[in-house]
This record gives sequence, structure tokens and C-alpha cells, in this order.
Amino acid sequence: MSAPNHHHIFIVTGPAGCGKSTVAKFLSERYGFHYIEGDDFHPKANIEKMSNGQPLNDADRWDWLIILRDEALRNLKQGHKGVVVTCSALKKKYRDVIRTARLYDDEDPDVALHFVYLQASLETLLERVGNRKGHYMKDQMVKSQLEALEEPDEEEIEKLKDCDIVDVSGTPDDVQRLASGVVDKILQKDGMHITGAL
Ligand SMILES: Nc1ncnc2c1ncn2[C@@H]1O[C@H](COP(=O)(O)OP(=O)(O)OP(=O)(O)O)[C@@H](O)[C@H]1O
Ligand SMILES: O=C(O)[C@H](O)[C@@H](O)[C@H](O)[C@H](O)CO
Repeated sequence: MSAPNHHHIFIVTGPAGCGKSTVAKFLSERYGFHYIEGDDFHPKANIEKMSNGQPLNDADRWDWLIILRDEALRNLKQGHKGVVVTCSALKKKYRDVIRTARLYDDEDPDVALHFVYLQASLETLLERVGNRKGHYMKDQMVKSQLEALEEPDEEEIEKLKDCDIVDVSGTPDDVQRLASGVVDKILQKDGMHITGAL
């Protein structure tokens, strides 16, 4: 594959269990981009809180969002052409924090930033979180994730043109096909030659 013209930050978003890590790993391998697991950057206190069954609030999340934004930019500066970051980014104001990466970027041409929102029903999330063993996020937390969730709506999508929605109700293969369909299109538009159609 050739490189795209711009540097790219892809943020794979959605509530616990929607498949962020699975999709982000796949995308990073497909395009040769650096993978950043957002959960690895939560302060210890946040992980402890979630492990104890307490949902995070805005104050718990602000610094973490800034850390992820800066980590993405740092990796681009080190020479990666793209990064794929997992980050729940449940609310629009959280996505707005990540969007400020564009202000702090001194690459030329400017960095391109996109959100890939993984859309899943309550039932799907409960099933996937329930099947997963040994994770700090238990299935009783899923409801609170959906209560906090603000999906990208028509206004955000139309106005900011940096969000795509991927339905993740299908098998991992189905989801990979849908997610790479979205990302292939963005990267091809930016001059990347992509081999290996799914
Ligand atoms: N399309 C799919 N169909 C069935 N199971 C899936 C699918 N995608 C992921 N899974 C499984 O669901 C569980 C959650 O996936 P994953 O860890 O990728 O989600 P996540 O959004 O990163 O979760 P979290 O944010 O809670 O860490 C995992 O056990 C994973 O193997
Ligand atoms: O904003 C949040 O509440 C968190 O980032 C969560 O979404 C979890 O860390 C993740 O999903 C692990 O299950």
C-alpha cells in the first residue's frame, strides 16, 4: 500500500464491549498505522472506579482525553503516517476535546481526524461484555455507558464531516468489512493506494 498525503488519526469510539479494540487492531494492521489502546491511558483511579462498578463522570475523563489526543500527535510526530486510537468518546464534548488535535498539530499538510463510531444495541453489548472474562468492566456497567452516550447525530455528521457510523451487530468479518469500507474510502480520497479488498 502507498501512503496517504495527510497524517491521519482514526478514533474508534463507542460504549464498553462494542468492539473498539477488535476493530482498531484490525484497522491498524490493514493500513500499517500505529495502534493506541485508550484504556491503557486511564489513570489508575479511573480503572479502580470502573472496577468497583462506578461509572466515570466528566471530571474523570477530561485529562484522559487530553492524554489520548497528545499521544496520537506524539506518534505522528515520531514518523507514523497514521494512528488508530480506541476511545469511548461517549459524548460530543469529549469528541470536541479530541478535535483540538487539529490546533496542536504542526505537521504539513495538516492532520486529518476521523471518528469511527461502532453502533451496538444494549443486547449486543451485554452479550459481548458478559462473554468476556477477567475484564474490569462488568456487564452491570453497560447501562450507564448507554445513559452517557451521545451518538453522533445528523447535525454533527453533516457539519463537522468527521464521523462515520458502523453497525457492529454482525460477525467480526462483517464488521471488518464495514469498517474498512469506511476507512478505505477516506484514505483513497487522500491518495492512498489500497490493496487487499475484503
Ligand atoms: N463482531 C463481533 N461479534 C462477536 N463478538 C465480538 C465482535 N467484536 C468483538 N467481539 C468480542 O466482544 C468482546 C468485546 O470486544 P472488544 O474488547 O473489542 O470491545 P471494546 O469496545 O474494546 O471493549 P472495552 O472498551 O470494554 O474494552 C470481546 O470479547 C471480543 O472478542
Ligand atoms: O469513558 C468510559 O466510561 C470508559 O472509557 C469506558 O468506556 C471503558 O474504559 C471501556 O469501555 C472499557 O470497558
